[in-house]
Amino acid sequence: MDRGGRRVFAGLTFSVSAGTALIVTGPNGVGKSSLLRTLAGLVAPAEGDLNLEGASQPDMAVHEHAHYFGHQDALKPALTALENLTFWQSFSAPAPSPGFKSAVMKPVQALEFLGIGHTARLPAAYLSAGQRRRLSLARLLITPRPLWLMDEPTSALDTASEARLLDLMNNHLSGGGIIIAATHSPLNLSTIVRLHLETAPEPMAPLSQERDA
Ligand SMILES: Nc1ncnc2c1ncn2[C@@H]1O[C@H](COP(=O)(O)OP(=O)(O)OP(=O)(O)O)[C@@H](O)[C@H]1O
Repeated sequence: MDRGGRRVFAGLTFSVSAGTALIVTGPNGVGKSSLLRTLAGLVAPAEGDLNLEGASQPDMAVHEHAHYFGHQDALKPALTALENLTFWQSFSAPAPSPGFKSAVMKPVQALEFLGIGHTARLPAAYLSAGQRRRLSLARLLITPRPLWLMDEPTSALDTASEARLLDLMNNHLSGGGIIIAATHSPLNLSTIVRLHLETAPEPMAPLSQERDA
């Protein structure tokens, strides 16, 4: 994986099973966000392959089976909260997978579920940071996709919203979904494997993967 012409990491191999969250940790700048952005199809890998085994539509790229919940909220500020979600619903095609079950919500339901139903008619620009974060999160609930790529998913959320997010993440796992999350904070999820990226002298970073009991 290269950023700005520099090799950030190399030789990275990992796999994640259905119903499992891969928690990516490591110091600032080691490449956690870059890894997620690569999986999300936003950055091309310098070399290597990404595969999603068992997908019902294997011709679709990994990122087409994924939702990316990154640092930026991916909202159009002039559109209302509801218009943003309606846009995302038409923009992101469902990616059904055998063994993956997801309770899909309508945009209004997703807003209500995340406690921001009252913002439906407000331009996204008027929402607070935490409300925007929840609106961005609502995108994951309106289109079923088995892979959730989440970069510091709890940032800007209050305690209640964080608890709801963890419930959502655990529901996604129990429905056979997969989560790959970069975080500096512990996440109370049901089934976790860990990938720790370590800073190393140029040109590459070593890595380790271990499973929680
Ligand atoms: N668009 C870019 N152009 C050039 N270099 C970049 C770009 N994006 C990231 N980098 C570099 O890639 C490296 C990895 O950055 P990345 O954001 O993936 O790290 P991180 O592990 O997520 O860090 P943090 O914990 O601070 O969020 C850093 O050295 C960063 O400066």
